[in-house]
Amino acid sequence: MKHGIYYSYWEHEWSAKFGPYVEKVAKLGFDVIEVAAHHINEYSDADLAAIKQSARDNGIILTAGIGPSRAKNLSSPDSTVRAAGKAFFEQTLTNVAKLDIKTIGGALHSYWPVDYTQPVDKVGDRARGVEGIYGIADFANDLGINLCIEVLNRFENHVLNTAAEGVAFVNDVGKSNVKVMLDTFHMNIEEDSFGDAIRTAGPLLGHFHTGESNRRVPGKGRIPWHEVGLALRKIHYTGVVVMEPFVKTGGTIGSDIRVWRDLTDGADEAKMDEDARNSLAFSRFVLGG
Ligand SMILES: O=C(CO)[C@@H](O)[C@H](O)[C@H](O)CO
Ligand SMILES: [Mn+2]
Repeated sequence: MKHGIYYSYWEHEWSAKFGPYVEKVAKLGFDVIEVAAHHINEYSDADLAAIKQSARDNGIILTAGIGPSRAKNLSSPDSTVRAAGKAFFEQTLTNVAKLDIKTIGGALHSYWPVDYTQPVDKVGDRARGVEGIYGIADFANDLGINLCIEVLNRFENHVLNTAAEGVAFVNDVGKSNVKVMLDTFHMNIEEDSFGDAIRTAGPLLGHFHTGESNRRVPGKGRIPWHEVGLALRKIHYTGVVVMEPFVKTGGTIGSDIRVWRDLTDGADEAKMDEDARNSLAFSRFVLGG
């Protein structure tokens, strides 16, 4: 098991440059950095080559996260939007592959966060989502990339809220590089049991996010980490565990994640780093790896 952190822990915008964080997370002892793919198409080939080299030099593996915008929604009822989504993903995956990234996770099958002022068509969105993911799966596979479909809580997305729904979706897609992704923050809201949810995903679990119930770093709250660790061991999970803490207010990240109070306890960057380092030690101890 490898351990990583989403660089957005330190940032306010998904568009923030992720290159400088490769060295930082290596120094903190992580194996992996997760970067936001939302704006990767704005990076030049030279930028991407430099980041790839920095990852090699620092012994860091990259993974990618994305919350597709409404205009790039693979499950939209509007065929023009679905086509735009497909084109966006093909360009994004092509650039993601330039960083040797093998895993991209998030609400790839939909958009994020969902606008609930509009009527919800779960059945239709799910069916179009299966088709949309099926339609980009081989393209991703040819680049060696797994598409990890994140199960989110009801307030952020309606298509997949439980591990069981995630498994059924992935089975309907039926492509070996399309996997289920779970996140302890969302599981805490939706699942009856953390252990059962992880065991339900079993061999289909392709990526795993961790965070407390208020998205502080793992170890600061009341997620049953021992149960989570036992279940990950039980299914012989050998993938990446990426902590995804969101503790800062402000910017698009603060607003998308609904961070309306400072959860850093006034931490400066050095204290933020120390919290990440301590949480990594906690995660390795309790989850393994
Ligand atoms: O858990 C979440 C959101 O609550 C994330 O994984 C998100 O979908 C993605 O990271 C956006 O970049
Ligand atoms: Mn997540």
